Amino acid sequence: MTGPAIEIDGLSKRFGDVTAVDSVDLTVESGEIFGFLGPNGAGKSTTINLLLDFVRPTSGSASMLGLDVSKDRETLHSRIGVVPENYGLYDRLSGRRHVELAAKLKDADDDPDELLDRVGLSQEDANRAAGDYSTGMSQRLALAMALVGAPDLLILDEPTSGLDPNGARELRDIIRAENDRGVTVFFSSHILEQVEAVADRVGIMNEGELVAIDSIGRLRRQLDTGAQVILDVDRKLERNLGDIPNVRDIDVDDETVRGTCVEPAAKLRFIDRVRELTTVTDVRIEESSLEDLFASYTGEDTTDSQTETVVPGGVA
Ligand SMILES: Nc1ncnc2c1ncn2[C@@H]1O[C@H](COP(=O)(O)OP(=O)(O)OP(=O)(O)O)[C@@H](O)[C@H]1O
Repeated sequence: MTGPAIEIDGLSKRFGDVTAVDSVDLTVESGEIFGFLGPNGAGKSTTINLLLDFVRPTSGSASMLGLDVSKDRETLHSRIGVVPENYGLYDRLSGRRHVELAAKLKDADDDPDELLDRVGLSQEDANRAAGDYSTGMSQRLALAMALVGAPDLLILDEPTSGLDPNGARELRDIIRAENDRGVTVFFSSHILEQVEAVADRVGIMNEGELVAIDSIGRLRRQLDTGAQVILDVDRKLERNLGDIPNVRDIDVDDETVRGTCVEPAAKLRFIDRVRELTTVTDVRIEESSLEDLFASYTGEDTTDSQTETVVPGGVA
């Protein structure tokens, strides 16, 4: 497929006084894995509901696979796969029966067992009632149902919510494998690591507005957050390092020297300067994480969800 998979043009949706989506313009190219990020209430689900024509826009328009989301709804829905935020499963029906029903609805002739296998559900799982499934198994089943009819585009609303890190990683691997088969993937999340690990590009929503859109690498560079370089040293520096171009927030203690380097060459200058004054025994470089980026765009404090990331200085 060529041409954009999703094109959103000046899309807005107001619910009474609340502007859930505010003049959003966005293009997702075919073949991309696009991460749609934002804190709770940012407008992600409303945007997805507009794309699926579940709600009508106050203004603006959107198309997917070259088809208008409202005018060509039926055709479009037969060519896309969707895992909505609150998908419902039938407790008493087996996994296989779910996929069979999805195939019937889409008039597709997929082999349910092949799809279940692709999402990592065994024959045994397929025979069990969905009411006995764990969250991870339910998410996989919902994805298998979305894969019915070999969609060109997958739209996933919070596909990893409720999963433990292992489950989320496995689901990401499945998403990546489907993308390798040529499927464009658009998925929303407020779990930043999920997106960072798999997305080619991200869009960040905040209070209805799309406040950033780019690759994670470029967003980092735009924000000028830099990388923290941590040098283990065998003795404390006796002299001041002085000014090093594009290195800031230098911090020296008995065992380490740290500095935030805002461009690649600054890392080498920093290391060279320290080596003139002492012996460097180890070097670690910590890039700013998507958490930092997210915080700077949404004004959110993400420290609770941070695990091992060092926040470089200068991030708002
Ligand atoms: N049907 C509705 N009626 C009134 N307000 C709504 C409706 N749907 C969404 N909103 C409001 O629109 C805003 C955006 O909500 P939305 O669900 O799109 O955000 P979200 O980014 O998907 O959040 P979450 O991650 O919590 O699902 C919120 O303020 C929400 O309360």
